[in-house]
Amino acid sequence: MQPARRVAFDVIHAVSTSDAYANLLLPHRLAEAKLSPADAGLATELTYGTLRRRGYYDRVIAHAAKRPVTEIDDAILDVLRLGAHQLLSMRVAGHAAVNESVELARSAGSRSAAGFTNGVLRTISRTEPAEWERILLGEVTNDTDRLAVSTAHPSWVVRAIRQALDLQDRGDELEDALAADNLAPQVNLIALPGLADRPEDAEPNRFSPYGFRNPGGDPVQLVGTGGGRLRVQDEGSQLAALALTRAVPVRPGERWLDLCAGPGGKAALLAAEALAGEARLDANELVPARARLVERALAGVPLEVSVSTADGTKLAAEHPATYDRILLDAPCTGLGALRRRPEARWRKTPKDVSELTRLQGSLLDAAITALAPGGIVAYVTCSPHVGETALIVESALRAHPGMERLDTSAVLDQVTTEPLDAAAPGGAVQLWPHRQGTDAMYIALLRKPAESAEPAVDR
Ligand SMILES: C[S@@+](CC[C@H](N)C(=O)[O-])C[C@H]1O[C@@H](n2cnc3c(N)ncnc32)[C@H](O)[C@@H]1O
Repeated sequence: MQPARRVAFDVIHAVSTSDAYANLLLPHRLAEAKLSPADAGLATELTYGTLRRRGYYDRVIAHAAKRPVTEIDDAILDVLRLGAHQLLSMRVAGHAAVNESVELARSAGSRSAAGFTNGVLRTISRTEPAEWERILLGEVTNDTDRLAVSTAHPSWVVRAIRQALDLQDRGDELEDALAADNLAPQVNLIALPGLADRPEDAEPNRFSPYGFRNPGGDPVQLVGTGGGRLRVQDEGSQLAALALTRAVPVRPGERWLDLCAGPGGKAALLAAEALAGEARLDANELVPARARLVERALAGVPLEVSVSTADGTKLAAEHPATYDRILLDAPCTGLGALRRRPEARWRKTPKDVSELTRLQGSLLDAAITALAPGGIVAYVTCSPHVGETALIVESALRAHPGMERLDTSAVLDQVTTEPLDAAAPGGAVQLWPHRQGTDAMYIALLRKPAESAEPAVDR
């Protein structure tokens, strides 16, 4: 059996059965298997492609197997998904895809499982991919479900993205936004301001003055030679940190807090900016292992940063009216980074949204309490879900009536090399993969009144 298919199957199966994350597990498995670069590329395409379009393949498999996928053994279902991806999206020769899948089924299951796999995949291969799509689309009755099928998203995610785009009057971009989730992002880097320069052959980012791509070279090698000052970072994340540090001029001695800092990408940029402006930075991260990643991320910046491991909802109340700037990069569903986390769309549920929104609301409340008079908080998510973005901010403003919204879009217009054209209601910014090529980050800047005696209103 081709080693690339074996690796892909192992990762896909670990994702379905033990909650593994493909973007973390796959690099380990590729290294263990010592695959050639070509085979590693193939294993990546097989893994990511199968996981992204899993819901679509499940519909096809249910047709071909004439039974719901819930009645198929877990391991055999994963073999079928991997086979369906090769037949429907990669145009691998039918006999190769079927034969290798039968081998996998034999090693993962039994003789009867191999026969079943053979039958189902042969049925799938006898119908053209475009015809399969026509069959599945013939079963749906509304536009949301049509897009859910054609772009391989759960319907609730399609509705969430539609709502977020509608808020920006961009509802007609829904199909483009969903299609962008299915394209692999290019690796993007940052040269920390004041500490490193972009390499000469780098391709500068469109918007971030410190961001670049390294089309010719190996980004991992480049990062290894950069002493912690050249880092992999999405352009949207760079802009989120810069929105906070550039919102108003920095006064020496300001106190800054990164409330949810792990794994530390934005903390490193904040630290470089704090160093340049003679500000002090504290970082906090609930999960100790992730706090250690923050310490590692900060290693390239010659600034002393204390890294704590408190629950951010409590830490902020212990330091009332203390910080001049707070970054709240909140834990979220990650619906704005689906192109990086291929399994995420099928794993997340609307229940996750309601649990996270409670936490996001408490963290923003706490951050506002911890702001010094005149201080600024940047509320950031890598999700465009309105429940995690605009509604959290509105609720915080109702609870803290003195807080003022800043025009985040105008702040970033002073930072970016090209206009972002990303204004969202209430002065916020909503970025999109299909528009800016970044993750779909939401960024809202809020300022506390200069002389605030304002008590928080109970919610
Ligand atoms: C979106 S990530 C932050 C990403 C980070 N700013 C970066 O750029 O690398 C959110 C982080 O919040 C942490 N977190 C979750 N609940 C928290 C809490 N109650 N207090 C502090 N941190 C929390 C998560 O462990 C996660 O590392």
